[in-house]
Amino acid sequence: MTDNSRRGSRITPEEALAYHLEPRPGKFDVVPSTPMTTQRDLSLAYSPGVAVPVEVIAENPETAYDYTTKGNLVAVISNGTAILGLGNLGALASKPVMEGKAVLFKRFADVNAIDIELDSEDADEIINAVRLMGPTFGGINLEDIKAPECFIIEQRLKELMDIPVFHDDQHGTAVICAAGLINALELSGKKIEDVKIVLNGAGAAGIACLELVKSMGARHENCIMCDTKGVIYQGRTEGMNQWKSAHAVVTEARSLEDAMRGADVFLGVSAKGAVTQEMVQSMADNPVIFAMANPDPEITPEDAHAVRPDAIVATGRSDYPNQVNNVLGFPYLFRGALDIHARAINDEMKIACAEALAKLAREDVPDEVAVAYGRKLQFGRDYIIPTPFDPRLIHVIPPAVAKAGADTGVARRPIEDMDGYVQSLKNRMDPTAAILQGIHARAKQKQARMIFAEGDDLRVLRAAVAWQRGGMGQALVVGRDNDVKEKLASVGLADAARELTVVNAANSRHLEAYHEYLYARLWREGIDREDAIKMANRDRHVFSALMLAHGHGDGLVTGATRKNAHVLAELRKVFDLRPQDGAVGITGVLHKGKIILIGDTLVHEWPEAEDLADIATRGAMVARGLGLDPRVAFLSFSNFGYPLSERAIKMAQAPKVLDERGVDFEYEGEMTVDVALNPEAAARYPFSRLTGPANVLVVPARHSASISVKLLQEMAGATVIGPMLTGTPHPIQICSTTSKVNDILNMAAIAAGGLGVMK
Ligand SMILES: NC(=O)C1=CN([C@@H]2O[C@H](COP(=O)(O)OP(=O)(O)OC[C@H]3O[C@@H](n4cnc5c(N)ncnc54)[C@H](OP(=O)(O)O)[C@@H]3O)[C@@H](O)[C@H]2O)C=CC1
Ligand SMILES: CC(=O)C(=O)O
Ligand SMILES: [Mg+2]
Repeated sequence: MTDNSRRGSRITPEEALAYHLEPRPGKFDVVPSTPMTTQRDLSLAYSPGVAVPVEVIAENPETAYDYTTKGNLVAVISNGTAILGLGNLGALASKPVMEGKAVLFKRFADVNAIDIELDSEDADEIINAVRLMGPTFGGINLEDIKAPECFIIEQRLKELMDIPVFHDDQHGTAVICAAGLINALELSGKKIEDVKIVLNGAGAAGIACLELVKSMGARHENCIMCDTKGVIYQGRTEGMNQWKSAHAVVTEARSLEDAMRGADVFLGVSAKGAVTQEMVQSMADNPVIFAMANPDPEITPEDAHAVRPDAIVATGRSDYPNQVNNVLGFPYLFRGALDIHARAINDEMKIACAEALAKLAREDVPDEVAVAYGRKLQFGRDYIIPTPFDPRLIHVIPPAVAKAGADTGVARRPIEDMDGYVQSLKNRMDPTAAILQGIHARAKQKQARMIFAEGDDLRVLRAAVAWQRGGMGQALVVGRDNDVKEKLASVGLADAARELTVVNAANSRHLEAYHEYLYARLWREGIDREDAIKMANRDRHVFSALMLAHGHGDGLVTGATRKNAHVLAELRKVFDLRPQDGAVGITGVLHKGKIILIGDTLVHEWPEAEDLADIATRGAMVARGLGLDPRVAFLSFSNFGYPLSERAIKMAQAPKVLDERGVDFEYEGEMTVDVALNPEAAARYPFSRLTGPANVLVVPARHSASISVKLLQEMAGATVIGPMLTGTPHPIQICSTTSKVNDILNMAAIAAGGLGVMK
């Protein structure tokens, strides 16, 4: 578990286990989509109401797609006989991978998926078990079942079932491999019918990849397949089966080493380290190397490039460029197939998927994708295939798949309005993940030295480790050396202590400068030099702020151990963070695919009209920083002057202040929250200047801001980011005492991205 290559990915075994353990064991929950709160709900959802759809479905089975989850539910089924490249570790051990696939289905294509691990290696038993599950699901995704049983199981189930049965390791991999190969060959100036291909790993993935590559034009005699016994040549008897035999060729080559000499393309779906640098060196000019074994490739890109800088290299991993991994395929293939109530996923649908992926990689990459990835993505040797987080995948690939399915007659319900379908796919995905991804990618680009002020708190230390190991920049932890070491060791992160930079008053070379600075700021507030020295030495918030003020860090994150008000008071000793200095707290609330920003959640207790206008301006700035077009609503219990009250008048005055200032974003008020967010309610006020639902809500006072945010969090389970401190001269973010490791990391990323810094 601790081998070097996995250490090289900068993910430790402890982190991987903690990820799976917290906040609850495993990786997903099942959540109801209908209300279940009243007696009436109970009567509708269960007896007697449920009897109605039962009878309707019995009468007309097609309606199961309308009245049950069937149409958007996929089973991810494994027996654990070929878990990634780890081998046969059994059904139970495969569960983390299958849960992972289920989560990927949801995250990337909003497909509900559930993992099912079957404790059997007997093909007939598995076929029977899966067949019997048919009524439950809209599709079956077989996963990590080894060859050759997987071929028999899939073939038989396809014959028996009237829903798509898709072995991901075969066809998912083949589709992505084909997409990548189309583009890699174009870049290396070679034609598929001319190239010499070596494929290592004659199992589920290998056989399917070679079949698809041949169907795209590769010549049988130009393709050599290898397995653990070496080349599969005509006449070989050892370790053979009918699927391997179909690819046996007449050749003198007997080992992978022989086969690789002069080859144009290497496709690896075998095992870690199967390819040596000598083998790569012996390949033809501009070789294409897809080392797709997981979790560790046949050869690392570094090792391949060291001997062949002209190679185009791809792996199955997310931490190198060119991730050729079936995650780019199965979510979108099933999305398209489910949306036409498909009976199968056929070859035409797979090829449509491969071609759409290849084409997407050649298109101009929108800025937000490049920003999200923190590097320029332009079709070329390091970008032959779209990246998994490309938000275009969801509305580009499923329509291609759905169209191919309809054209070839497997659709029970073809898409009639393709433009409408594309639009519905665009709206389907929750932007939360994309927004957080963007924040992190922008932060990574900055490589900030992040000051983590509360190095005595384990959550903060873990966030600092994640910062450093995630390649986000340098983590500067304010704390005591021994304490940091002990705390990290207590959670199996002893190694990490050496990687963090621990800073404190005892080891700082700048202490004198800090003292003078603080004294000069506070001497007219009744603080004498000794007090200032004590504050700087003893209070980690003050010490951290002094570091930041002197440029000894690029950003500061704190507030995980003390109340916001206390932390803000300490930071004010070093920075001007009062309302009149322009500081504002903005909180992001993400829920049901929507994001709204609420302010002021931190600084202004009881804002006047001018302050409210400042809050709106900061909110708009944060919205733009998140890639949103700001639409600000000034909220009240009244709409446009009725009923009148002192607070409502202030909320009505604030837009007038903005009128005078001539700002460049949309704003309107005062209005109630439903008018701000709900287009139907807004329609009663046709004169409103907002062109759509508001995304920045300026509330009358801090208490109403806090109440709204916490209400949304507690009652609706909304994700909350912040409060983000904005309008500050340096990036500072304040978490809360209930923050988890990930929340602290998000706040550090927000600080590093400079989202709240006064421009
Ligand atoms: N990037 C991606 O998207 C995907 C990658 N993969 C990876 O492909 C690999 C194989 O998976 P899968 O096809 O499902 O597994 P299978 O068990 O079905 O097949 C494994 C095949 O690899 C061969 N093999 C194993 N070790 C070596 C070696 N050192 N040299 C040559 N051949 C070897 C086996 O040979 P023999 O027949 O002699 O036993 C067998 O033919 C795994 O590493 C997996 O992670 C799989 C799916 C998707
Ligand atoms: C990616 C995948 O499915 C595998 O490695 O098995
Ligand atoms: Mg797999």
